[in-house]
Amino acid sequence: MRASLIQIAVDEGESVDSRRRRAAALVRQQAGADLVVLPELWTTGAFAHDEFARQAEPLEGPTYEAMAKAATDAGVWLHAGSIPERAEAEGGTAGEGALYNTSLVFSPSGDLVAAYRKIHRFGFDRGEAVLMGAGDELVTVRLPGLTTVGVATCYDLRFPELFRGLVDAGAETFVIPAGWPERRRTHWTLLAQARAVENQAYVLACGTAGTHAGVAQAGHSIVVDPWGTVLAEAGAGEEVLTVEFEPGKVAQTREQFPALKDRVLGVVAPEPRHRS
Ligand SMILES: NC(=O)CCC(=O)C(=O)O
Repeated sequence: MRASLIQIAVDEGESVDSRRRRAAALVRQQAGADLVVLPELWTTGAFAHDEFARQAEPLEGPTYEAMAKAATDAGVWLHAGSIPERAEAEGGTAGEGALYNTSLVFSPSGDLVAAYRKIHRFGFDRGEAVLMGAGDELVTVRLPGLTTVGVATCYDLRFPELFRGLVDAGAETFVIPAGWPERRRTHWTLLAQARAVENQAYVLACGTAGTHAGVAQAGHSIVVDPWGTVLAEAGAGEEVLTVEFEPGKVAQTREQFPALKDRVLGVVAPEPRHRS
């Protein structure tokens, strides 16, 4: 299976329309790949909080249109990264008009096969954490003859229970668009490897390059195999990271080193003991 991760640069000097056209052209150039991945919130930048509401779009808005066409033209499965979605009707935890950080996945014929609203919002009591609603559904996508993808977004990478849920739902390959800052790059690499090793799954994590809202992005998109080996890693700048991998290695690893079968579920903490 061949995947191309488009680590696009998000810089303030470029308009959203221009970046959307560039992203579509980059997707088209990946014809021949099986799966193409774009990063988190690449229209605005993950830290451009003031832009979220301004650039928010309905699920089937301009980014959807451009990406559906690009997937069709290239004939690839496309994880188009995420958009600031403005909910049109009721849905999610925050209701109509709310914003979500929503990932879109298209088939090679341009059909939207999955939308994932990011569950863990970053910022503690600021930024995305207060501006966007939280998703509440795990999403997996079967790519027939290739692999089953489990979808997560950026900060989700810090929450291993989400990935276990995706494994239970059949995921073999995690696809993680991100807008991860340079100053926590060591966490990014470590967490990508940890999620791969503990779940015996491939990790395809696609970040952004450039600097927006004063936050230098890490880049360093990374592909890790189910044994934790880094198959490919990008540099800091805009780059397309292309990698060939063997999806069958997931079942093989889980069979040869069956640690997932040793999970003990339902362990609870004991009541605290009080001495009188
Ligand atoms: N966009 C994000 O979710 C950023 C996450 C991050 O910076 C971190 O987990 O560290």
